[in-house]
Amino acid sequence: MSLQIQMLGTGSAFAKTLYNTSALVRSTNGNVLIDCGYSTPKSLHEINIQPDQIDGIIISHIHADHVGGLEEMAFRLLYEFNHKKTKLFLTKSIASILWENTLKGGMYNPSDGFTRIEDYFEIVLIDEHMPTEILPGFTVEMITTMHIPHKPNYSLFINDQTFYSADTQFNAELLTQEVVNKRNCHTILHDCQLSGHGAIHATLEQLLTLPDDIQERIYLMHYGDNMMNYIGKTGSMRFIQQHEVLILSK
Ligand SMILES: Nc1ccn([C@@H]2O[C@@H]3COP(=O)(O)O[C@H]3[C@H]2O)c(=O)n1
Ligand SMILES: [Zn+2]
Ligand SMILES: [Zn+2]
Repeated sequence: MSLQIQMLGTGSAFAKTLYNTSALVRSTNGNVLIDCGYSTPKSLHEINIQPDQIDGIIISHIHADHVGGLEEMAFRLLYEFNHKKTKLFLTKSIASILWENTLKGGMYNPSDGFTRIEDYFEIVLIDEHMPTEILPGFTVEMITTMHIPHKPNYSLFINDQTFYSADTQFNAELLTQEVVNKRNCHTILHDCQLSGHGAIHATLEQLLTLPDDIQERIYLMHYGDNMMNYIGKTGSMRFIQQHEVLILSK
């Protein structure tokens, strides 16, 4: 079974010319989103994918550039697609805050009987650090990574071959020991803050300290509008572009 990942956006939270960093995992067995930021529905529209063609959505953390499109997805599935419920793959930590802290404000509607996240989505809880089959041939392991202290945040292993960092602080030991030495992931999609000190994201400067054989596996995402100024300055790493497709398995 072939598995592809298509970047729906590659922008940082404040990018104005790039969609939010999110991805569409495409296979013959279905389509699954990794994150759904506020500009993700527009990006999906541009590639002619309708909400009812999305079989599930995995959420890494609850910043708006990763979950801000869920309300639109839910309302369109409800009002335009006959109340089709798509699956929402969440860890318990994310499930306990996503509705109360983020979605409830716009989606709580007791007069029509919509008072819980389950009224809009089919919730599938997944355990941290446990490989979980999302679709036949597409397994995800969500591992805890550090982004904002005291807030749940996850990076993903896809089929134990691809690492998708979501938003994380730089962690050389994780990348070196776990991602490359132990699992030998051939593809690494990593967030990248192009300038500044990088309190909550990996910076380009930090990623450039990795050995060449690791850099060669890295595609940079979650970058700012000024990405063009950094072409040729990313060592053996390269920028992945909006709507670019990577074939993960044939
Ligand atoms: N301590 C923080 C917290 C947030 N931020 C900015 O807010 C954005 C939220 O989405 P993000 O993609 O995680 O990127 C964050 C920073 O740009 C930041 O720069 N420092
Ligand atoms: Zn982000
Ligand atoms: Zn974030």
